[in-house]
Amino acid sequence: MQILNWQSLSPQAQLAALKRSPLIGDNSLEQNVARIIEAVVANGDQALKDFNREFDGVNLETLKLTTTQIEQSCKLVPESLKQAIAQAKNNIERFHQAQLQPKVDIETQAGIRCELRSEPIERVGLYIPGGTAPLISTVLMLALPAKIAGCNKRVLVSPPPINDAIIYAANECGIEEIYQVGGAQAIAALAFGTESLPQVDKIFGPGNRFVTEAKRAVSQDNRCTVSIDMPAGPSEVLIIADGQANAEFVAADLLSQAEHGADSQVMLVTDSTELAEAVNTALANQLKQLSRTEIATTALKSSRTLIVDDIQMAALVSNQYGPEHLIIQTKQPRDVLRNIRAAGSVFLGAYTPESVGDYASGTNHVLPTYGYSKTVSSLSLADFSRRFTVQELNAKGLQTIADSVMTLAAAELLDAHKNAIAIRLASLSADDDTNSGNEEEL
Ligand SMILES: NC(=O)c1ccc[n+]([C@@H]2O[C@H](COP(=O)([O-])OP(=O)(O)OC[C@H]3O[C@@H](n4cnc5c(N)ncnc54)[C@H](O)[C@@H]3O)[C@@H](O)[C@H]2O)c1
Ligand SMILES: N[C@H](CO)Cc1c[nH]c[nH+]1
Ligand SMILES: [Zn+2]
Repeated sequence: MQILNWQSLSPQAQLAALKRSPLIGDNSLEQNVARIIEAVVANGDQALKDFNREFDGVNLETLKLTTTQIEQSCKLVPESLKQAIAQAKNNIERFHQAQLQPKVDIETQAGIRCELRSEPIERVGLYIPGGTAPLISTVLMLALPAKIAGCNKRVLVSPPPINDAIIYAANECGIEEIYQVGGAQAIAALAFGTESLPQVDKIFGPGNRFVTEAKRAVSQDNRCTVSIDMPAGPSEVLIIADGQANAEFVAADLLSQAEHGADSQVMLVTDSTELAEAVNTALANQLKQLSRTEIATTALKSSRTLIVDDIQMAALVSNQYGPEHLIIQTKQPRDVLRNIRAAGSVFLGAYTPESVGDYASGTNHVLPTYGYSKTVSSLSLADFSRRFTVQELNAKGLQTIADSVMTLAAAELLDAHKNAIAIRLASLSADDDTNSGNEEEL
């Protein structure tokens, strides 16, 4: 990886050093994806079948998997993989169950009751990447919280042919509707519906740059009202490491994300030039042993090592970058954590490789990329429901805040707002003798 001395760079060069892969900023991406979306809107299932052939080389008559197909796939999954899925499922379930929030129901003042309630999103679409690697673990990351949250209709899509273990994991998580379609076309189908794919209310899941751009585009298309979880694009990792870090561990973690895609990016920020050089040597050795050498090599070309004066400076650089994953391999990682302001998921210490969060520790691996970790949260149970408020006042409660509301309404020059209070005050004072309902329990 290219080694740059952070402090010696001009402010513009520092910005350039933190830029994502040039593949992501490719001008033709938006147009290509728009073309795919329009084809799906115009031609429905036929367009999906055509794109399956064009992008995935698969000819399918039917997009939805039948119960028999699901049963057959489940039988083909080896026992050892079933057991690994079971352990990961258990941890992910536990971590997401623990996120269930108690209801908020309080009196802000006597006679004024305010509630915060939560309802599951009715129809959710779950995108499971499968272009270059079958992301079995993503099924658990999406389908488990969707089930725990209580989403009624849970539709899964993935590029064809869908890997048996993806189908098994989906079945284990209670998914009944599985469609063999991926890429931007799958996102368009979930947003607009086709003859065989149902329209959904919210689309979840990570994907390559085509998938991520399609999610952005449909969420801003006023022909439909679909929401999305977040921009969860090509994987990224930034590692903060000091001189005592194990260069082999650091290199292995960098490669674990570089192997995701040519458009992935990995960054090392360190105060040790010796470590930076040792990591480059380890990268070269480990790279040769990988099956996805070509993908990882391309990703490494737009990846960088930044040398900083000290580790606290490394935290500032990381905050500016806003990584999807942040690994801290320093002597006292929690001291560094205190200064972290932006990261999708953080991995502390030498024995917490990012792979554990990808698969089985329990945290969710669907995370914001492109620097959005500065403002967007990692996927959690709350994303699968919508929150809304309820309020109820008795007469006494209304009388207590009437003056403030009328004063504010007058200041905003909104007479009708003020009148909605005044008209009730007048009715209450007419009733005053009987004082009916004034102290009614809420
Ligand atoms: N941020 C996260 O939370 C997160 C989590 C897991 C995975 N990921 C990322 O998901 C991605 C998975 O990528 P993938 O490619 O393996 O699978 P994918 O399922 O995201 O994409 C495959 C699909 O892309 C489409 N496609 C491929 N080339 C195309 C082209 N030239 N034009 C139009 N469409 C094209 C095809 O339809 C294909 O089916 C990786 O980038 C990985 O890093 C991110
Ligand atoms: N690292 C990915 C998130 O960026 C998640 C993943 C799934 N499988 C392997 N890795
Ligand atoms: Zn990964």
